[in-house]
Amino acid sequence: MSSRTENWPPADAEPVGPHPDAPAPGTELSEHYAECFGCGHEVELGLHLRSAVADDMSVVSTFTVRKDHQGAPGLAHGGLLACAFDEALGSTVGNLLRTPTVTARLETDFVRPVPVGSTLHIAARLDGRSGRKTYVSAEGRLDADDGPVALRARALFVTVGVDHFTTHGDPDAIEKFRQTAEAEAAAAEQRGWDVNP
Ligand SMILES: CCCCC/C=C\C/C=C\C/C=C\C/C=C\CCCC(=O)SCCNC(=O)CCNC(=O)[C@H](O)C(C)(C)COP(=O)(O)OP(=O)(O)OC[C@H]1O[C@@H](n2cnc3c(N)ncnc32)[C@H](O)[C@@H]1OP(=O)(O)O
Repeated sequence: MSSRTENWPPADAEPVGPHPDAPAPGTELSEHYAECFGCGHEVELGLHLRSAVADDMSVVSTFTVRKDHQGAPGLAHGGLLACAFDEALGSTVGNLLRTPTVTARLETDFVRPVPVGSTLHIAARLDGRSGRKTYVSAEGRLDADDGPVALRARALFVTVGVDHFTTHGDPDAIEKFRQTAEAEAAAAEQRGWDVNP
């Protein structure tokens, strides 16, 4: 996975489709954690990504670049753009496969500059799975779903047990995450689907 010329997904990956309980096309996905830098509403300077499931079961996320996200004057910082893709790709794997997962590898191609004020439209799809490894990729287009491509990214996510978070994370933060997940589960049930994997 170190080069664009390498096969993607790797030969041992099998095609993967959404979990039977995955959210249906058209579903707007909630933030997965209020304090998440990528999607959480409590992080004032965060990216505030919003995601929804498209008709073809890709996940489309939007990220509007603000002044707080600059690297070069007037342009988005590359690391923050990679962060937006991490979030969009992780949301795709977590929501479509209904599994706790973490980024093991993230590769980003920066194709064109992303100005402050523009909105990236990131379309992500599952590419394959091999055991705990899920391969996923995305394209980010400027200001519209069919705008010019500004970035491409692909990533390997590895499914983990809940113990990954309880062992390495902060107990208070995990409790807050659990409460958010419970509230979301209740809301999702009302919308007609269940978030429990
Ligand atoms: C709490 C309950 C949650 C319930 C959730 C349910 C639904 C969720 C719904 C929605 C979620 C929505 C959104 C999520 C959004 C954003 C997410 C942001 C994600 C992040 O921002 S997350 C932070 C950054 N992330 C890390 O903090 C990971 C640090 N890391 C580790 O914790 C370990 O490193 C780990 C766990 C990755 C692996 O460790 P491990 O010991 O479990 O397994 P191991 O090492 O054996 O790897 C297994 C196989 O992956 C291959 N492999 C591993 N790494 C590789 C690499 N780099 N390149 C190529 N291959 C690699 C190995 O080669 C082997 O392959 P093979 O099986 O073929 O041998």
